[in-house]
Amino acid sequence: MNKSKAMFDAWLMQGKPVVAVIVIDHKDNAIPLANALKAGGVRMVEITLRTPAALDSINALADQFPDIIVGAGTVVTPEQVDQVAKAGGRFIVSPGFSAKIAERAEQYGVAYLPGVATATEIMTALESGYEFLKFYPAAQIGGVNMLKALSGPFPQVIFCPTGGISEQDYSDYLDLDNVRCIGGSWFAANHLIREKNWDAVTTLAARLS
Ligand SMILES: O=C(O)C(=O)C[C@H](O)[C@H](O)COP(=O)(O)O
Repeated sequence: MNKSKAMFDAWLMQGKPVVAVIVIDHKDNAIPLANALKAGGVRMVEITLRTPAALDSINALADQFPDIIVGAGTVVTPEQVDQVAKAGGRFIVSPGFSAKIAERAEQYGVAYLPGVATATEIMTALESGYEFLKFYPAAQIGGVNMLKALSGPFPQVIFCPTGGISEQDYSDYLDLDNVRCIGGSWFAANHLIREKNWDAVTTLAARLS
């Protein structure tokens, strides 16, 4: 068993059971965004490596927000783990599971949240010692009913469902015994960041239970 689950557990105890999934176009938006999320009680921020501004944004938050836990999403190669660790990211999230990424993350002491969508993928992640898993893309692969079904054969697995979750249904996920947190983008949507609508980010984040 690796330390990732314990690390995420400790971080999630510091704030709401949510991970803000961010697509950021300009690093200058990282600081006001983090302030807005913090004001709304969100502490875990996953900046997806989908834009060139992602690594600089991770670096800025790691430097200036000791009480924000910043990590990277969309990590699909071990080389990206090197970049994230160098930028000061404390966790990485993948859409799927990769033993090579897991190994690299363990070398750096960076927590890893791998994605799974099927029973076989869950078994592969378990074989590498990962019991806290991203359930992705949650809405599209069966949502709450699928998570209930998976609790039978995998009682030890705890999930962070992500993908297609909204303000209307996030609490249905959080009500499940095998869900620790949810990942979502609606409260820090790319258009809100582009419009610099920080008040909206704080208002939407503050509404999360
Ligand atoms: O590419 C990755 O590794 C990701 O992190 C994917 C994100 O988790 C989802 O794109 C978030 O989905 P929405 O909440 O529907 O916006």
